Amino acid sequence: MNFPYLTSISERVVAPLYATVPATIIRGNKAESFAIEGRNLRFSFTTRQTQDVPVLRDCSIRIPCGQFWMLLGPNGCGKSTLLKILAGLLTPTSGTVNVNGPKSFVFQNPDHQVVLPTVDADVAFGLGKIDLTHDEVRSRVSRALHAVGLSDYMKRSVQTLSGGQKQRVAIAGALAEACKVLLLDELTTFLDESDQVGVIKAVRNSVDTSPEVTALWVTHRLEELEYADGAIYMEDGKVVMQGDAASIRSFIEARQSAYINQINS
Ligand SMILES: Nc1ncnc2c1ncn2[C@@H]1O[C@H](COP(=O)(O)OP(=O)(O)OP(=O)(O)O)[C@@H](O)[C@H]1O
Repeated sequence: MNFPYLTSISERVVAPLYATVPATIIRGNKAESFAIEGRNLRFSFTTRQTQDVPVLRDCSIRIPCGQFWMLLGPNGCGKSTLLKILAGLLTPTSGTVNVNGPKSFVFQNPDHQVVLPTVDADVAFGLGKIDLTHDEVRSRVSRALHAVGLSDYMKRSVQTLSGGQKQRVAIAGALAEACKVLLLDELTTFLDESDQVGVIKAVRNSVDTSPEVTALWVTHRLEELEYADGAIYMEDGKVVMQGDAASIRSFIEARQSAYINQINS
């Protein structure tokens, strides 16, 4: 494996974002750790007429370490804004964010994720800024590609990959850099069904095989909840419910049927 780009490029699109504040809650005798905590988050966009348009209205969320959670809600309810605040890409108007460990934000468009010509070079890209031996780089790349099910693609040209495979390469890049928190913004939007399943299984496997990795996945697709440990449902800039994935799914389905009944009556 050659990594000619390791020393020549210092930034990648999928950059790890560092902010480490441990969050531990004691419940009875058991300590429960949260990888992601947002408390009383508010956020407004300012229009050209300098009017504040509220997007998040007092959102609080907690995601336990080592789990795969999803964030759902109608278009425009504020899911991506909340994710970007957790990533540190936007600053909340008020409220606090604690993310326990290095984090990485993966964007929706697969073509914005990969920057180098081959899969192994791309996954190794972010490691250029860390002082690692060639063997350590090779080992990290190999483990990360294994976690996302792309071990056989190491030498492939990224141009020959499907959208979902590119997303998986981006996730492998984050894992290779030892990111502990993956923030994933509607990755399956542009993908066909089999590619969607490939990406979601890659995230599930990354969490299952690395207990210290936590993932938060924004989606519109209720069927994806079957892969999640827990979920958060938002409406109109507020968290309406958070809990186990099956309960959230039932809650959203009930809400959708009530809405359909209402417009049919
Ligand atoms: N740069 C911006 N300037 C002004 N308003 C914005 C900006 N970005 C987002 N918004 C508005 O903020 C609200 C929330 O947007 P956001 O993208 O967070 O919602 P979302 O739930 O992720 O939506 P979707 O599911 O459609 O992607 C929307 O009303 C959107 O129009």
